[in-house]
Amino acid sequence: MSEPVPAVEIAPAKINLALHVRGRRPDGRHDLETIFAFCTDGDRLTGELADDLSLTITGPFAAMLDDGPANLVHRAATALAAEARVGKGVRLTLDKRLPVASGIGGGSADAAATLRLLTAMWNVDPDHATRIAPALGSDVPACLLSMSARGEAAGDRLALVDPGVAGEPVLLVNPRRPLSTAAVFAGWDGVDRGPLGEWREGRNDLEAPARTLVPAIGDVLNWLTVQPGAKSIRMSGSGATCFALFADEATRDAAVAACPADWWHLASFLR
Ligand SMILES: C[C@@](CO)(OP(=O)(O)O)[C@H](O)COP(=O)(O)OP(=O)(O)OC[C@H]1O[C@@H](n2ccc(N)nc2=O)[C@H](O)[C@@H]1O
Ligand SMILES: Nc1ncnc2c1ncn2[C@@H]1O[C@H](COP(=O)(O)OP(=O)(O)O)[C@@H](O)[C@H]1O
Repeated sequence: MSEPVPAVEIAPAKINLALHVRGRRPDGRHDLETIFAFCTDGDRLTGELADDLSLTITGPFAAMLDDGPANLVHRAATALAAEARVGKGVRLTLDKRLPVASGIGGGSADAAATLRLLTAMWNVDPDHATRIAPALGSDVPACLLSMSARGEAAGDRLALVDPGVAGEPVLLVNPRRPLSTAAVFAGWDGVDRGPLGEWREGRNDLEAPARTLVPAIGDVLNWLTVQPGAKSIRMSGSGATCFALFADEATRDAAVAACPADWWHLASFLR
């Protein structure tokens, strides 16, 4: 008898094509207007049915994460089991390829991938995942869809949109400096700079507070700006990852070849 093939789910890297902070909310979070887009690459989650729930983390960023109950993969699996009243377990392996605390939704993408994987493996109603996603993190509902969307409220009120970037080559670059999302929001100056219309004319209002905490973000943005063919250059989320879209793969790959060795990068495509 052959071994059962493990189920696999990709946790696509998220970028915010634009992110406007509109104000502080009574719950301590902030009202946003953002356009989410997703890459074709990300972390990789595999699962095999088992009696109990377990998590093993592998990959280049495994050492930065605890594999205990605080991990968002664990929390998502436990929450879904409770919500759907599932008695089964699962042996999960997370291949952690995205840097941690980097503005590309790694933990949120992992939580969302866990919900998708276990909804299929445990054969439960997908509405359970939709219901529990917001409590796992403001970005988890968007990551559950992993399709381009406009996000409002805390980022969790979603409407599917087409920002016109599907299939475009993208380069993500991070100066290998983790950045706390809460610390970046806390550094926002409280000035509402206006609504988000067309994302190309928009901005990322978290760039200024993030750059105060990690000045190397400025170096990454300056470097992306001078790469031939780079367009739509911006920081994602609360940073420190920045991105550029490229007209074609050849110019994107030329930038990859020129990327400083001490920075992390991911060459991908937008979904
Ligand atoms: C900034 C964004 C933009 O997409 O992305 P990342 O930088 O995390 O990738 C998100 O809003 C992050 O969403 P997520 O990472 O799920 O945040 P959460 O776990 O819900 O919140 C972490 C902390 O960030 C702050 N926070 C988050 C969302 C929000 N709308 N307002 C906030 O002020 C709060 O201090 C909160 O305690
Ligand atoms: N599976 C996970 N992947 C990444 N971070 C996780 C995970 N589980 C818990 N965390 C915690 O969530 C925090 C935010 O990480 P992450 O989601 O990668 O940030 P961001 O949303 O800025 O990209 C980190 O401090 C990390 O300790």
